Amino acid sequence: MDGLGLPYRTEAPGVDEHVPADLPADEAVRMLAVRKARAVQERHPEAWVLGADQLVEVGQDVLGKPRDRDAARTQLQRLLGSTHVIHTAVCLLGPGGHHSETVEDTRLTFFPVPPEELERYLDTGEWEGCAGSYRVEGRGQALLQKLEGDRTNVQGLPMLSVVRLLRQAGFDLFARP
Ligand SMILES: Nc1nc2c(ncn2[C@H]2C[C@H](O)[C@@H](COP(=O)(O)OP(=O)(O)OP(=O)(O)O)O2)c(=O)[nH]1
Repeated sequence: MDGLGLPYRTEAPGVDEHVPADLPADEAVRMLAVRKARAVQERHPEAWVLGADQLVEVGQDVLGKPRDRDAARTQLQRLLGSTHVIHTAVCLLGPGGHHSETVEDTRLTFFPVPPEELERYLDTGEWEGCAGSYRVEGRGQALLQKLEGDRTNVQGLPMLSVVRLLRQAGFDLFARP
């Protein structure tokens, strides 16, 4: 968002993030992005509000943020040597009832690496706060064999989708300051 040059503030939505356990990952992130955006919009009805949520899907498993190093190890053992999808939903709410939303999917394939290398990656601490326990812009890129889709999506906010929603809502992204 800094790169876009748009003035913005961040605000924790403070919502309950529980969703039905059997909800597919792409529907879960969509539901949470809308729930977050609506919670902030209630406090700032005249503002434009962008809500987002992200989950990792690998096979039948849906991964959120690991609670500790052991959970991060389990997540990475599931991801290494296979292909997974990062789903990020964004929801843009604005005055006059504007509501647009989308889900961006990025497919990533990781190299299979030996347990010792996995432990060294865990030592970096990049697993903290990230669904899937890796940061593709950091040392995690050494695990990455292939990426299909929007790379910014992997870093939490899919900028191709964000720019499209903002333009569709009529934002002038090169407005004179
Ligand atoms: N690779 C990478 N991922 C990031 C970065 N910042 C955030 N993410 C990822 C981590 C999470 O999977 C997702 C959401 O990040 P945050 O926890 O900052 O957002 P939010 O407060 O919406 O999370 P919440 O749903 O409330 O737990 O984006 C970053 O700098 N690098």
